[in-house]
Amino acid sequence: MREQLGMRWDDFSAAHQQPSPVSIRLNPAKLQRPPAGALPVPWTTSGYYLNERPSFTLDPHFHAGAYYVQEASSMFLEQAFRQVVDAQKAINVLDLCAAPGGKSTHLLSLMNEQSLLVSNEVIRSRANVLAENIQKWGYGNAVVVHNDPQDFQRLPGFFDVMVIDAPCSGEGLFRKDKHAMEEWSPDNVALCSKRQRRILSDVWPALKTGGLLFYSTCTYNPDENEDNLEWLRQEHDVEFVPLMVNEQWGVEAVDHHGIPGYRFYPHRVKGEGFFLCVIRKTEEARESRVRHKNSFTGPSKKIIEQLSAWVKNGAEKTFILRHDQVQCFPQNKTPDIDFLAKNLYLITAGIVMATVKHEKLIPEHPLALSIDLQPENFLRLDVGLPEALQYLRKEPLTISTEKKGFTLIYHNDIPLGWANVLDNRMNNLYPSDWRIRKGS
Ligand SMILES: C[S@@+](CC[C@H](N)C(=O)[O-])C[C@H]1O[C@@H](n2cnc3c(N)ncnc32)[C@H](O)[C@@H]1O
Repeated sequence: MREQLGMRWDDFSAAHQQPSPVSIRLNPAKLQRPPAGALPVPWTTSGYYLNERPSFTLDPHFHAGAYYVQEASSMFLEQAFRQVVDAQKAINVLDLCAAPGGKSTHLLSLMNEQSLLVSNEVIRSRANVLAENIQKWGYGNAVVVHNDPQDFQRLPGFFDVMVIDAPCSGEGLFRKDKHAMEEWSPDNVALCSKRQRRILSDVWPALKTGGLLFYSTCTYNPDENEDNLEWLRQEHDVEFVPLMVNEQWGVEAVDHHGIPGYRFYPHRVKGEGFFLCVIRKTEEARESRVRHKNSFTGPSKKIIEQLSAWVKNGAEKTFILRHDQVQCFPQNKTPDIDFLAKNLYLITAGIVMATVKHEKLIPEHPLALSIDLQPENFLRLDVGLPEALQYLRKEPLTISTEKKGFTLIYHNDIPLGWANVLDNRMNNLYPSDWRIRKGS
């Protein structure tokens, strides 16, 4: 590191004595106004630095997917996406190493709604956290899968864009995460680099000819960055895509034998260490034959009619029945999702809307958080902060309300979830697994 930075080592080292900046990225579909005094993250349209670290756990809007707490440098993905992806086309995007969901939620805010995000995580427990964060973000054009990178070879040429935010040695996180420093060793760097090459070659066939790969890490050493891309250039026909960066951002644009990489150092930017490079696949690739099929089991006509009214543009959605639950996603992507379901391990597809019990519909939590929800079809109850926290802790609710039935609980104009108002009590339907634990 000292060698790589030369005279800038002292500045780099001094930056590690400073606290890490705290930053969030808003979900513009739910919240447009940043907190008072927050300053924008310059390479984004929705990222903001906070003056201090609040208790996110005690903010109901955090649980409602109104924003995501994300390290600022990694939000640079937005520049890559905006500068090189055709915003008009309906595309398939893969986020291969996606948990806990920072890049995936960001991609959903950047993609058009005709496009589809496939968000993958290889570690099961992390895939569940990913699914939770995607559901909180509220977009219906996302599928969460749990697969090994090599499984994507069953989908040749399926993706227009792939994001590989690779597992790495984490040198860029030393300031934020002491654990990353303890784990570091030259052997681990070598191991990470080897694993990254395996991931790249496993997933490469799934990228279309002309498709774009965004490769990123949160580490500085060239073994896990430029050297891997140099290796990719030797193995495949690729072209590297330069980005425009504003000099004032402090991002270092480095050209390594014709490979343009973007490096973030904590002494130059307000953020942690990060590396990103954009690659275009130029070699001829086989393409998946996606048939115009929908082999999912659908719910009854009556249920579809009822559920179509619960979401915006219900007529443009496909409703499917999986494990007694109805899920819905955009109709234009049905053949693609059908194809994914046949080839990958699907955790969720689109919005989980309701559970069907004896032909009755019980609305599910992800529907309450969906940006497609038609709220005027449901009862609404606005609550203050103490009641909102009581709700999010899944404690019994003692608020009195006259109208009976499934009711959306709101805090400061954003839905938090469902309650069922009965004759003499109100059932708190907040998901047990997601509740704020006692003491937090
Ligand atoms: C840097 S983190 C991803 C962070 C995520 N993109 C975000 O922005 O929130 C890397 C991810 O890769 C996953 N991973 C670990 N080993 C992997 C492997 N062999 N293949 C694919 N993914 C792997 C980890 O579980 C982890 O979730």
